[in-house]
Amino acid sequence: MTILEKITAYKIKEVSAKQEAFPVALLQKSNWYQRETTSLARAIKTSSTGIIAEHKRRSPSKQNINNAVQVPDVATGYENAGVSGMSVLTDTTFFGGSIDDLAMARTAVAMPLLRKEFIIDPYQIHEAKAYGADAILLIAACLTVQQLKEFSSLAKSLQLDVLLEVHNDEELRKSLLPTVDMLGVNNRNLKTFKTSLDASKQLASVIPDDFVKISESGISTVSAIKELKTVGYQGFLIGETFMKTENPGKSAAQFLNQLQ
Ligand SMILES: O=C(O)c1ccccc1NCC(=O)[C@H](O)[C@H](O)COP(=O)(O)O
Repeated sequence: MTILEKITAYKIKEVSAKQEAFPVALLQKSNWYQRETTSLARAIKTSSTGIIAEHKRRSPSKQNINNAVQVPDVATGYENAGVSGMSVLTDTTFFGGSIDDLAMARTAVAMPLLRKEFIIDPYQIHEAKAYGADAILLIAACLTVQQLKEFSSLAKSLQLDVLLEVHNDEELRKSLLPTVDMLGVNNRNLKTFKTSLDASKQLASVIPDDFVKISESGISTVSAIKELKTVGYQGFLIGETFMKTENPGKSAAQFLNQLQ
């Protein structure tokens, strides 16, 4: 079983329990469900740096990244650093995050927030909106074309931007949908957990220019960003590089200073 198969199998049970405890009709009554969102895709297009900085406590490939920092401090630090948006990992079992992390970030900052989750059910999209997200992640490897169409259309109807993540050419081909705003190439091989920017470089030329191109994972240097920009990437999702430091916001600020 791959890590994605393990995670999605767990998510099916998790979402079913959540739906019973707190149905969509209740999510729809929350204040943020009616909130006017801020487009992450637009923020990236209009920025000179395009950094999406992530809140990440741990992951299947790194057991302990940072448990000491508080979400509001990380969010405020990232916003002050001038990133284009923040990604909040909301999975608890594999990443130590929580949907409440998203709400805490929303309360602390105005910049666009991406709900980083393994979405396998429309419920999680309603939940993203209710907890203050501006954008959601969909992972091509976890979903059929029909689900990609249905989930991205639902997100757009809730004013949420869609970042669709692919790992290879085959996944990319099923992802070129008009309801997708950003196409992300994940540099992490989910079998070995090794990261290589070659994944982004190889797919760059086959992603049509109508999508905002995002390179995800394993980015740790300013020179990597400069290289990825030359092949067409506009957005860069960075987690561990910032989160492994004592002060992720300060680390993001130093990174952005070198980039500008
Ligand atoms: O990070 C992992 O180990 C991981 C394992 C399995 C599925 C997803 C995983 N990561 C999610 C992400 O996409 C990253 O958190 C994100 O791209 C940032 O990556 P990094 O900058 O390398 O922390």
